[in-house]
Amino acid sequence: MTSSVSTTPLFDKVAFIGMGLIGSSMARRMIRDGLAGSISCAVRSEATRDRVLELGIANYAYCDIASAVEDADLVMLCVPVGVNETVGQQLEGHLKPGCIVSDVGSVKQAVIRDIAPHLGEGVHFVPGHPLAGTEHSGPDAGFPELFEGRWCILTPIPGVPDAANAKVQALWEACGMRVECMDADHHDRVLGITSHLPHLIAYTIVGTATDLEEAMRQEVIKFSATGFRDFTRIAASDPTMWRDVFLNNREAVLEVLGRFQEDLMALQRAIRWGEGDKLFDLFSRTREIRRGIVDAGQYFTNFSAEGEDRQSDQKGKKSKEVKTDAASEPKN
Ligand SMILES: NC(=O)c1ccc[n+]([C@@H]2O[C@H](COP(=O)([O-])OP(=O)(O)OC[C@H]3O[C@@H](n4cnc5c(N)ncnc54)[C@H](O)[C@@H]3O)[C@@H](O)[C@H]2O)c1
Ligand SMILES: O=C(O)C(=O)C[C@]1(C(=O)O)C=C[C@@H](O)C=C1
Repeated sequence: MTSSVSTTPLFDKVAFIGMGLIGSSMARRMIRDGLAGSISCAVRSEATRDRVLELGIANYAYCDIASAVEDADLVMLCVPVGVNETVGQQLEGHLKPGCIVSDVGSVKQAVIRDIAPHLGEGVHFVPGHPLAGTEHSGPDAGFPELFEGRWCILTPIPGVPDAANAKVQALWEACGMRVECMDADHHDRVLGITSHLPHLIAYTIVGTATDLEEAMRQEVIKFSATGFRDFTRIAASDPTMWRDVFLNNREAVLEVLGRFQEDLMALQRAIRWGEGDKLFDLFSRTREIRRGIVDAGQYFTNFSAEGEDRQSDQKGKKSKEVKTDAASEPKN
């Protein structure tokens, strides 16, 4: 799928709060396809502000949010969902009437709770979530094709003008995405199972495997086969982002985790009692599901059974030198 390059920008002045993987990928796409008249951003560390300007992914980089959003037509929040309340407070009183505020957060009810009360009369909030990403973070990790052929979910708020929702939808479509709308509550339950639980499982498996005694740990690393390697990619995802996701989608994750634990116990029992039919039936059913997903993926340009994470691997290699040490919560 290719998107047409815009001749008139969709938004005159765009401000990004947070220029990590998602913010910088959007900025790159908007610059590449002429979707924004100008781009400013709020970035906390001086080093990252310099880097953003050096990369040419913003025209202006500020340390404070108020300066970045002055006169903005679109403010795009691209920060971990745990800082939204603080960011909301810093937006208060600085947005012009008619400004659209949108976001990319992986959970939606908490974002609406934390941001909406801070936006004044005449400012329109359109929460969104592009279902595209990698395990890398920071401004060097972004690339303009990240969103190509993937889904974006919008969770429109009652009372917000259709025109504002439509403009954000048009932006994501111009970034190459297919857009669907749903309630924030439904979004959080769906993503709880399709995205949040898989990450929790990956973090657990890699944690368990590497908590083994030293000799065994060395072998896990040395002989890590493709299945385990796939889990390690997911388990390398940003710790701040994922801590915030779990703390802000607590109920949906706990509910699905309960179901998962029951199913895991049933499998444990089937193995213990040699119930091969049960194992075979489940594994046959899940194989069909995978095949269905791969078939559907033929509509995607960057998705194939063999090379789903090829893009993320390439970006990892390119951005190795400048990758931040996420475990220490970088102030970029
Ligand atoms: N990474 C993914 O796969 C993915 C996919 C879809 C959506 N998301 C969502 O996108 C958002 C951003 O994720 P990312 O992957 O781009 O993360 P990232 O770590 O690459 O970037 C986050 C940016 O936010 C900045 N930031 C953190 N706290 C801040 C604060 N208090 N004030 C201002 N800036 C602050 C960081 O310095 C960094 O530049 C998250 O809400 C995440 O849930 C991520
Ligand atoms: O490919 C990856 O690295 C991702 O995990 C991307 C992924 C996901 O599919 O779960 C992660 C979190 C987001 O909110 C959206 C997308």
